[in-house]
Amino acid sequence: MKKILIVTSVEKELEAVRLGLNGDPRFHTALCGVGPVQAAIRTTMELSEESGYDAVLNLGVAGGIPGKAKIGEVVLGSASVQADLGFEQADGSFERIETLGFTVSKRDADVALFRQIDESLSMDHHTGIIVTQSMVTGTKARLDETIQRVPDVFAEGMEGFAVLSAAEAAGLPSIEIRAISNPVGPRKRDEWRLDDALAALTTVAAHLKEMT
Ligand SMILES: O=C(O)c1cccc(C(=O)CC[C@H]2O[C@@H](n3cnc4c(=O)[nH]cnc43)[C@H](O)[C@@H]2O)c1
Repeated sequence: MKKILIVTSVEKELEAVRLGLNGDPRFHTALCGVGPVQAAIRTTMELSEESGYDAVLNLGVAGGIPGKAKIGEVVLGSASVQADLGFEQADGSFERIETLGFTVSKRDADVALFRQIDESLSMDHHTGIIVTQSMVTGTKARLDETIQRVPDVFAEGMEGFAVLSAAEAAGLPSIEIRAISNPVGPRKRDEWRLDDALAALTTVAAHLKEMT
């Protein structure tokens, strides 16, 4: 791969990634903003303004599902799922958007890209589903809802599905990689460990340089 776009939601994530990449010219970095709408628009704009990309990566910090991914750990996304894209039935149950046939709420990571990065990441990491939500989970009830909707979920972010959708529209392989900054569940802002997650992101980026 000669030209890879890495997008992150905020500046501090971008700085952490750039530190690890150490100027490797194959990687181009850009901000996509916070939340799925910003991320879809800004990734699409980047891909239309600059040509020649071979792949798109969404890197960032994320909430870890308790018992699956702890603070400072890394999750390589096998798929990114917009967990709140669907409709609620009168009995309170949730149906994914696919039921109506309008669109999809799950994007699988590109198989070849997943394999290549999985091999390059010579550090402990999880592989599994990362959900995208428009709202950071703040209650145990919402965490339980997410696990019920997506039983194999490992982490929660706010941009992955949008970035993978923009890449799909451009015909490019893509994947999401997240470092855990906080547990998903009852909101306790003082339990967020952004520095641990940002350090893990730097390590991830350093390993990405081993991609061929
Ligand atoms: O304030 C700081 O120093 C700082 C440094 C790095 C990142 C941030 C963010 O606020 C990142 C926002 C970004 O994080 C993702 N995220 C993190 N935890 C969760 C979560 O539990 N549920 C959903 N998203 C989460 C998300 O992708 C945001 O875009 C601040």
